[in-house]
Amino acid sequence: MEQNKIPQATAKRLPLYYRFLNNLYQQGKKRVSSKELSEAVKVDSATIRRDFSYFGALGKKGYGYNVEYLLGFFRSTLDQHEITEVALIGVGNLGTAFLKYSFLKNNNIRITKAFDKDPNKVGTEVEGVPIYSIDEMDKHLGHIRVAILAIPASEADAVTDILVKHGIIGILNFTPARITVPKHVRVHHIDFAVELQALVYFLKHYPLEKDE
Ligand SMILES: NC(=O)c1ccc[n+]([C@@H]2O[C@H](COP(=O)([O-])OP(=O)(O)OC[C@H]3O[C@@H](n4cnc5c(N)ncnc54)[C@H](O)[C@@H]3O)[C@@H](O)[C@H]2O)c1
Repeated sequence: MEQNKIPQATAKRLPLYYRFLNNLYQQGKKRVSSKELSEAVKVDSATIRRDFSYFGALGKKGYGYNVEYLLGFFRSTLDQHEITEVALIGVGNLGTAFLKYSFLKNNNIRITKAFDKDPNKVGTEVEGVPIYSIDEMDKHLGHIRVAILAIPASEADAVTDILVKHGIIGILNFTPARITVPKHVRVHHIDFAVELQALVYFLKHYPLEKDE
């Protein structure tokens, strides 16, 4: 399948669909209607049908979608049949919380190595994940290509350079810094403060109506 033909907005919703279908599958459900799917993932059914249409027609009128088939389909599309290892950079408040959150539950992405510069943390483990020195990335990063950045903003540029030098091509950036990377590196920024501000703005300027 040519993944690059899927619109980015669709690609971003795939993990949502995957998580819900996986739950249904665990509960032994055989099929799901687009209405159920739509209510659960809070995406309107027209969008769901359009998203799914990029992969060929997967549902049948009056039957809905076959959960097992769809799950298998998304698993291979999202590369869930193989484990993706991720490195965590910065084992502070936020980084420790990530290590304590079980990524294992519903998908195959795992933080397997962490890096920090604090000598008190280097050489220890959190939830079984070893913490290495950022200065020894060449020895320990291995084949990992994705990193989570959870260090102070002031360190973000210098550390990003180190990551890129060691072959990282995907960065989930939790620092408020807008890092500069070469073209082949994809950065996704996550900022709780910005998201909260946006939510409050929307509540004020675009209040939703209550159900009857
Ligand atoms: N995106 C969000 O919504 C959100 C929420 C909370 C915090 N943050 C941001 O996440 C980052 C981490 O926050 P925190 O509260 O966990 O901070 P923290 O001070 O508790 O932890 C930072 C960790 O990074 C390590 N570190 C510092 N410089 C380093 C370097 N050059 N190489 C490797 N490790 C280094 C420190 O030793 C420490 O363990 C900050 O940039 C903060 O602003 C973002």
